[in-house]
Amino acid sequence: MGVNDTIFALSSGGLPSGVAVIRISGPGCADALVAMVGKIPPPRHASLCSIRNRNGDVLDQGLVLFFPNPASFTGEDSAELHLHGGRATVRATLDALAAFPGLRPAEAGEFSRRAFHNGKLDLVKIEGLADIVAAQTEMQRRLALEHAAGGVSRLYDDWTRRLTHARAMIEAELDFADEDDVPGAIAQTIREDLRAICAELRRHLQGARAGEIIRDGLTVVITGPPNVGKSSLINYLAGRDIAIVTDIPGTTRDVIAVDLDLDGFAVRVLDTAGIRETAEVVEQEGIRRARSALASADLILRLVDRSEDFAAVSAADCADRGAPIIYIAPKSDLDDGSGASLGELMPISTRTGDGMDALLDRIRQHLPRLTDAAAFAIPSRERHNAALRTALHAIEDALAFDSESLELQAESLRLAANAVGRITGRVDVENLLDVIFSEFCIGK
Ligand SMILES: Nc1nc2c(c(=O)[nH]1)N(C=O)[C@@H](CNc1ccc(C(=O)N[C@@H](CCC(=O)O)C(=O)O)cc1)CN2
Ligand SMILES: Nc1nc2c(ncn2[C@@H]2O[C@H](COP(=O)(O)OP(=O)(O)OP(=O)(O)O)[C@@H](O)[C@H]2O)c(=O)[nH]1
Ligand SMILES: [Mg+2]
Repeated sequence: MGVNDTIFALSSGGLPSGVAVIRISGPGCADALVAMVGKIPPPRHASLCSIRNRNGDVLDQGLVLFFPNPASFTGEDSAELHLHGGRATVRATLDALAAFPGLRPAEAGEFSRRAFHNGKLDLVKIEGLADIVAAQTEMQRRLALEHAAGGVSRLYDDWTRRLTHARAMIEAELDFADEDDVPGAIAQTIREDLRAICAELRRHLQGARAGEIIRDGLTVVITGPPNVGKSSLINYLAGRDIAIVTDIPGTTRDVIAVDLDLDGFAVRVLDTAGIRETAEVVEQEGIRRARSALASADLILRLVDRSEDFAAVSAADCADRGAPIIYIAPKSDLDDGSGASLGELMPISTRTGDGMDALLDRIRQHLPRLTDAAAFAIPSRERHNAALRTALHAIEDALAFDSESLELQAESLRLAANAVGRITGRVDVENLLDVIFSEFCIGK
């Protein structure tokens, strides 16, 4: 799709709404404004205007804004039409825009793509922006904002800059080893900074798990034998009757999901089929799905029936070494006090609510603890983690080469800087020359 096209879209979401915002971006913006509102409103000021189609019919009275390039979200000439949010009003205005030559509806993410191409936003900020729009919980919002606002890009840009600088120093030593202008004893300070970067990268990567749990949510899977009370538990946690509960073993077959907000964290709870030997084909498929849900769990709630041998159950789970497991003794309201010791089993009752606060507290222990705003400067995507690990290993390689192997060191540092540069989408190797020339007076 041509970047010379002028694109437009309804940016404000579902209709009807109080106000609807149509965004326009591209070189045809100003002409479209002149045709539709009779003028180009003063830059970045909301002007109340009559908005007309090409026949001169008034479609709506709305607030119109013009953002001349480059000072706009996309970096191009942009405009906004703030209309009344009725379906027909918006439709008529979109139709009027489509009738201009060179104007077409925007594709998904196309405004942000243009912002990236015009150097307004790097990839991490763009991803953060997408996460802001998708954020459902307070922690997702904070994580997304930290990325969109540039807190994380600053870190990555700083590492890229330092890696490029280190490489420039080594290349300079290679190329100009016999000239007096280039300091010879740079190796030690470079090595120190590379070690510092490694430590910073490792610390940053330690936040990857928290970032993943915040963005994707903590997946909690309820499991146990048939009829033990799994569906009753998900209904209790959801606060509604989402899963069918009967006293017939083998009731649940499909995996049923509920999204909870626990202290601002997204927690996805899955109810699954009770696991047992069965010849019934539908139930077998349910059990297969239950097992695959278990494989994706971050945390397992294992409901233990009083007929089960707990020692054998936990021994089998230990051998599994999957996600952490909370063992639960359900239906505590039926306990007459004569039962065996519960040991590490948590008693709960979905009838009386007994033990539920304690269970939620146990689940909370598996959520990340983030104390201040800076704690949200953590990786949020596997794409970032993979690149950061690549960079870390490349720097470790560079440090492992002896001082004779300057070419190999430089090459490892080039790989490291490229890996970090790819996260933000600005791998700028051209910088290298600038750094050399600014640090040393070569060609004086
Ligand atoms: N009406 C409206 N509200 C909105 C947006 C929008 O596009 N329109 N945004 C859309 O995401 C967010 C705000 N983000 C924006 C980011 C940059 C610029 C902008 O004009 N940037 C120029 C000038 C900066 C300045 O004057 O300080 C620039 O970067 O050059 C505008 C909105 C949220 N609210
Ligand atoms: N007294 C008591 N009965 C409960 C409690 N929780 C569940 N039950 C009963 O136990 C029976 C089975 O409950 P479900 O929640 O359907 O059990 P399940 O583990 O989902 O069973 P399957 O889907 O067949 O694997 C139902 O009759 C529930 O009413 C509880 O806390 N106390
Ligand atoms: Mg069930």
